[in-house]
Amino acid sequence: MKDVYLFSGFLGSGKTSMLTDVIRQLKEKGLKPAVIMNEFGQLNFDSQSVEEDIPLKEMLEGCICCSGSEKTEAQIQTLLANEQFDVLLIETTGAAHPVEALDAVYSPLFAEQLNIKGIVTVADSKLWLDRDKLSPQVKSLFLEQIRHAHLLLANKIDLLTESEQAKVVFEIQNVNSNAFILQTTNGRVPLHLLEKLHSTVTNNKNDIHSAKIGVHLHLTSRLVEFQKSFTQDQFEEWIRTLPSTVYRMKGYVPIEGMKNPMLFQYAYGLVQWLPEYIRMQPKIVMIGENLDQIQIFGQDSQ
Ligand SMILES: Nc1nc2c(ncn2[C@@H]2O[C@H](COP(=O)(O)OP(=O)(O)OP(=O)(O)O)[C@@H](O)[C@H]2O)c(=O)[nH]1
Repeated sequence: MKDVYLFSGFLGSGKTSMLTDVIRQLKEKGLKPAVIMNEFGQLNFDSQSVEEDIPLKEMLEGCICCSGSEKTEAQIQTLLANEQFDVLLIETTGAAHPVEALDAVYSPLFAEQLNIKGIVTVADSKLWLDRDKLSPQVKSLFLEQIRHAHLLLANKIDLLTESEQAKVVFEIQNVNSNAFILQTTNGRVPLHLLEKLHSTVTNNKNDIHSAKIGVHLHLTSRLVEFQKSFTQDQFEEWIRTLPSTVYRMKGYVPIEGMKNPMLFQYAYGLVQWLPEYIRMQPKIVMIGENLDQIQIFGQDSQ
């Protein structure tokens, strides 16, 4: 049997960071992972963080739950038929309900081959403190992702004071008293904590159907292409003008004086820039609500 872990957590909470670190630990232990990644948006940005020797299936513009559990089923079948691996890691989009995503991996086709260990949810601790600023649907999804986890990571703890850290753990534990909570930075979770999970989910299949929230979020994604370069300051100034309903941005931005577009990440007001050694297309994907009304920096209004 191959162990299967589902990585859940809202947009930008640290799932890909956790995934790359878990892959590293599995490899160190001599285990071979396979990965299924689901991106909400048109850029396969995160898959670039998975090394080439790892079997990878991606689903773009997907939400593992709504765009079809059949697709996930097909991806798992292809992996099982064509690849040698020991552990399957599935990163859901930040817009997926974890239990619906879990439902998608249950199939009589491979029930004998997969040992579904559980849902690991990465919660952005800073977002937790600001959760009342989220729209009701998004807040509800954020809570559901926490509520249904078998293991919880209170991530980005480096951005909080000690008293805030204690408050987050206490409050999150109140939402889900069954899961073990680990305070993390960059989603670093020791492998033995994942391995300790007891495949509890297989016993609760009936709960899974009743737990569906049935609310569909009005999240959209928008692909933005840049024709000219900016300074980092100009770009960040534009970001500060964006409404709080822009939850996530990632991609490559052309910056004056830099040979290649820079790797750019944004989650809840926090910006991260990294130089990129390969010439990537100057494009970012934005994820949020009411994105069509946003004026893109450097582009004339239409
Ligand atoms: N300060 C801080 N930043 C973090 C931490 N973990 C992740 N980040 C940053 O947060 C951003 C999003 O991290 P990802 O790992 O890509 O998050 P994700 O959940 O995979 O994002 P989506 O796939 O868009 O849902 C990146 O810029 C990370 O470098 C952390 O513990 N502390």
